[in-house]
Amino acid sequence: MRYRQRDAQDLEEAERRRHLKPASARRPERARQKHPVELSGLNSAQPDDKAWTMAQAKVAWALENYGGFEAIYDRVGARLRDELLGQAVPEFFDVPELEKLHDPTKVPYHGFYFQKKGFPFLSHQLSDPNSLAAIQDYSGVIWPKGNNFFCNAAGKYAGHMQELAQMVHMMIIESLGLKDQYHSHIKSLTYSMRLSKYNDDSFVKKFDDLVLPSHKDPNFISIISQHKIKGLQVETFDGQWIDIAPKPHAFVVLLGEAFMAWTNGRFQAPKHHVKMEGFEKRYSMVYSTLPSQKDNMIEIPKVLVDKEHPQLYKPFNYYEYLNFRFSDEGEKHDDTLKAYCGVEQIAT
Ligand SMILES: O=C(O)CCC(=O)C(=O)O
Ligand SMILES: [Fe+2]
Repeated sequence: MRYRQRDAQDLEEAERRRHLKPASARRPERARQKHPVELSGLNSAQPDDKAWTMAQAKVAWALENYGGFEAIYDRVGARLRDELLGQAVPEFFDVPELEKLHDPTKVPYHGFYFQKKGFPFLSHQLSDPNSLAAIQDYSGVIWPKGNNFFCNAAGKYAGHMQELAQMVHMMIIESLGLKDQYHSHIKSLTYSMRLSKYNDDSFVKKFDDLVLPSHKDPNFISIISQHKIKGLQVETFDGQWIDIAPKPHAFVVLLGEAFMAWTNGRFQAPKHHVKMEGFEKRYSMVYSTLPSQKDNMIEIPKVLVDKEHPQLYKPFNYYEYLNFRFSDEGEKHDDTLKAYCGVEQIAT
């Protein structure tokens, strides 16, 4: 990720304001870099070797400083990406019946599809993408005769994304010294995959080229796969918008509000948006980790709250938060999570 280096003073001030220890200062020098992090050969079942330790330090450093990073992960090869984002997803959005589907789900952002009024953005959500039966059910709604090509590509991709996502969760949890909580944490997760399309012939673009407005993702993490056409921009914590160009083996990992709350603000969710100069269609894929319906409460582990790190968020139900987050009231706030469950800090 071509992030601009923040200057040291800014960083210290931001850390001070957030009542945090400058944890990044403790990371080895080699871990402090903005290049993509190589995660291809790693395995969360063997998190003790040297390569893991180094990658873990880089991931933690990038998340502390930018709330995200680019991961190189070659288990998803160019062929699978092409099958999915170059063929299966465009074919999916070309199905005429798609327009007629109504959204049976009440939870915002979790419906069958998701739109942003006034923007040429349409996103379809595949819940539980790591179950082949769920993918087949879903594709059966779109293609009544089924679509093996779509199901196979989506299923394979979701399998690799789950491995990658669990590695990132493990690295985050390890970096907080909470390794013993990893298994219960992983058990509390569920997953989703959103297929998104930008631009259509009828849309009159706004002057500022925004095709998806600035936002933070509400989930634990998002793993974004762009396909050939650029557009994603991420805001650094000092307010610079930077381009994240698509790369053949790179995935953009962004931290969401659920992790920001769970880590008591030690990691922050970055704002991001999509801007496009041209009118060509752009397809992307976002694989997300989020609390399951059963384990829907986000509560900061007790050890992450102390005198130096006062509690920043009250425990909250993730799905109730989504209702607020996507309501007219919720959309008014710049920091919606803080408005919803932030604990007022009393100046001392
Ligand atoms: O399409 C992209 O590159 C990013 C999409 C995104 O941020 C989202 O859907 O939440
Ligand atoms: Fe997003």
